[in-house]
Amino acid sequence: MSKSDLIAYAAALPKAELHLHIEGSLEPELLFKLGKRNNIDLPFKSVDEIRAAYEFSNLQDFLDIYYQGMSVLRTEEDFFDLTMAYLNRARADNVRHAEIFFDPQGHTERGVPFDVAISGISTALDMAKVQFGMTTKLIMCFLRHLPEEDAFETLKQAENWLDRIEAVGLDSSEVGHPPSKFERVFKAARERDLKLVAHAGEEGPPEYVYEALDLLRIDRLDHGNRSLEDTVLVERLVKEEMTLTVCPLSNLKLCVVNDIKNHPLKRMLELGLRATVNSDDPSYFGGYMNDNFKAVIEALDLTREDIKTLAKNSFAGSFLSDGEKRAQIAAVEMV
Ligand SMILES: Nc1ncnc2[nH]cnc12
Ligand SMILES: [Zn+2]
Repeated sequence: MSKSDLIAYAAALPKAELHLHIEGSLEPELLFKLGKRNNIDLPFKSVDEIRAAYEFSNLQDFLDIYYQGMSVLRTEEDFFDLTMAYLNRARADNVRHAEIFFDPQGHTERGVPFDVAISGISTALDMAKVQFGMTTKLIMCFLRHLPEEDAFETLKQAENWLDRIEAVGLDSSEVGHPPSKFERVFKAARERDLKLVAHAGEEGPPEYVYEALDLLRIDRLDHGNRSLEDTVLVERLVKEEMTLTVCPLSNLKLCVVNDIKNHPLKRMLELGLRATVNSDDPSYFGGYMNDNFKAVIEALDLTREDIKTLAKNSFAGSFLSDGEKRAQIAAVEMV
């Protein structure tokens, strides 16, 4: 099969997206529109100027701009518009199921109530189910650069919304903020029957992945790239069938890899890891789901079987029920 046939095959497959920050899907055009609607002064004069600022040499460079960008999100309608725009875009890439992160502390810190953010997002998720049959789950992330007490406060604010929240996650600046800092709040989330995920091994060392497994007791690992530095850890992740939500274009933009040709995705599959492909913050990193597949197909020696495995892994690693997983995986096999 030629590369272009493989790209078309990947595009046509039903897929799940398991690593997507809704605030990272804020396109410059919508950012401007919401800035105007809310009378917020922006340091950028044009969409081109914003896009030109999207050059990062590490995670923190990106996070500084990401938190600045989300300042235009103020009302329930803003969160609804943001979420609806992502869901429509994902649908065009044959994403049939999405498990979406949001960063409530990025909003409550600015005086936007928790309920405003989650109401707007939830209404859009409900509408996508009714309008085009897309299933979704919501994952509430704690910002790891903030103290654990703030995460506890966020969990408290979420109390009335627990039927809408599938899991808690851990994101933001990784190095210097190990998973162990959040052991107690993850335990509290587990006691509320929430699933658990965490970013680990994006910039942080393999020790952070061990902490996420042993102390946070995660159900799924976000990124996990640096696990490959430790063969014992890799063996464990394979044995435990841990899903890794890998984000190729994000890894390139944030210099986790120096060239997409050196991306470890193929190696992860060869090692037997349950890797998946995801877009992370598509507006900032240059692409949605199918752009990520295209980038790795062009750069790596992925076979048709590899691509099928990635799509099946995305459903197997999701928080759908066993029956829903089986149905989606059967749909992958039929393409
Ligand atoms: N890739 C990423 N890593 C850590 N925190 C994030 N927040 C949004 N995107 C992130
Ligand atoms: Zn992420």
